[in-house]
Amino acid sequence: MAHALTLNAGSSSLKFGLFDLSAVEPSLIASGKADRIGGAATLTLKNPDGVRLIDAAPIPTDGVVDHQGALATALNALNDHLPQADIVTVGHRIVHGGLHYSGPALIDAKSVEKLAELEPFAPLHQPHNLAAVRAAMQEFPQAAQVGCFDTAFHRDHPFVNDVFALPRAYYDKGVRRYGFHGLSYDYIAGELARTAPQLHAGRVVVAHLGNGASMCGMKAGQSMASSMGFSTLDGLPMGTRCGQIDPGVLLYLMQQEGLSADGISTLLYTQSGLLGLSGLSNDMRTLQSSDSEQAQQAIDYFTFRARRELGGLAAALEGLDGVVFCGGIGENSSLIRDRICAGLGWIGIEIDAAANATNAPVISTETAQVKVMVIPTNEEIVIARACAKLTG
Ligand SMILES: Nc1ncnc2c1ncn2[C@@H]1O[C@H](COP(=O)(O)OP(=O)(O)O)[C@@H](O)[C@H]1O
Ligand SMILES: CC(=O)OP(=O)(O)O
Ligand SMILES: [Mg+2]
Repeated sequence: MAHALTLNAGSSSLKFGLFDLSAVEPSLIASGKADRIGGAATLTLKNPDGVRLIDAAPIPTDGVVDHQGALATALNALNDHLPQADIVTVGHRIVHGGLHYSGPALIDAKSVEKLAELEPFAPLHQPHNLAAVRAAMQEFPQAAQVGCFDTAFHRDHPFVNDVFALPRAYYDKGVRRYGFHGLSYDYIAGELARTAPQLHAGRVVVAHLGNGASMCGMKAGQSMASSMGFSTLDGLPMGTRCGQIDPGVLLYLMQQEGLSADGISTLLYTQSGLLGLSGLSNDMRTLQSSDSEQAQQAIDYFTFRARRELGGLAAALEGLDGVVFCGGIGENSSLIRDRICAGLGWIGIEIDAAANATNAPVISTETAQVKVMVIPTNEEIVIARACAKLTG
């Protein structure tokens, strides 16, 4: 029986899934997550019903667990629990596909070398994504490696959302708004088509709110505009990333504060966002349960910018039929959804408090003009489907 292994390496986590490829739609056999890589890392492995085969077990190490170590532990766990697995394909979430990729593709050592040139534009992800590809090539030399790119979903968005107002030569060199979280948006578009076809055909803003956060304006399931741009920094404030910022601030940091490019990169990617504003944590759960004023201000800023972005995207779509929340915050935090939606009555958004409190699939009132939904995203199944399509 042929299996696909899916790998989704984030900044501090590694999500993985094992799928059976024998039917048209891949079916999940086991999924897992290595959490808090770089710190006290743990591993969880679940069967398709959510039963935990391994429950947040500490990953043993002499020092700090890195992505390589996490992957080795994940593979050992899979081997212990599912020794019969026959992995013929390994599918990878690769955050940046640059200009070249507008869909999933088979990749080899040469493609990995080209994709490594994009590491400076997604430093929290791309190096880990590619490290996972290299490790998988070693571990499964006979398996096909499939790259699934976060940027691909947005490649056909309109020129006005692809360009910066810089001299043309930069656009030609690839200085463009790429947009990210494309595997998640692809999944949500598919779920809308399946469960709410009328909404799918209309104008929808999807808010992927996790440790990384972005919004995408879709028309008929196609990306028209997104809040993330050239790098994974733009748009909404995130766990540790600043989101939209006046470029004049960067000039000031360089010219007056004497920060180097590396210093600015560290500041904007790892010390800003919710962490920078709260001085406490990048984790929304921690902020929500804190009574520190700075933590509350970080939440205020997050929800204010999200509401502003939502209004902007509605204008870009020339109207709004639906909103979908997904990602760790979008799927689980009724408070944040409520705070974002409050004050959006003028655009037709009206939240049903009881439905919102239980993370129900539809959280808008029956009479609201705009349908607001919560759809748990699933980047792994999108990767598995690409594996099936390219190698099945
Ligand atoms: N019940 C919850 N309430 C508020 N925030 C939550 C809840 N569950 C998860 N989160 C937040 O979701 C974020 C992580 O989202 P996730 O999509 O898993 O991250 P990543 O972008 O790393 O894939 C964290 O800020 C976490 O605090
Ligand atoms: C692109 C991005 O920010 O991804 P994540 O949400 O996984 O950090
Ligand atoms: Mg994520």
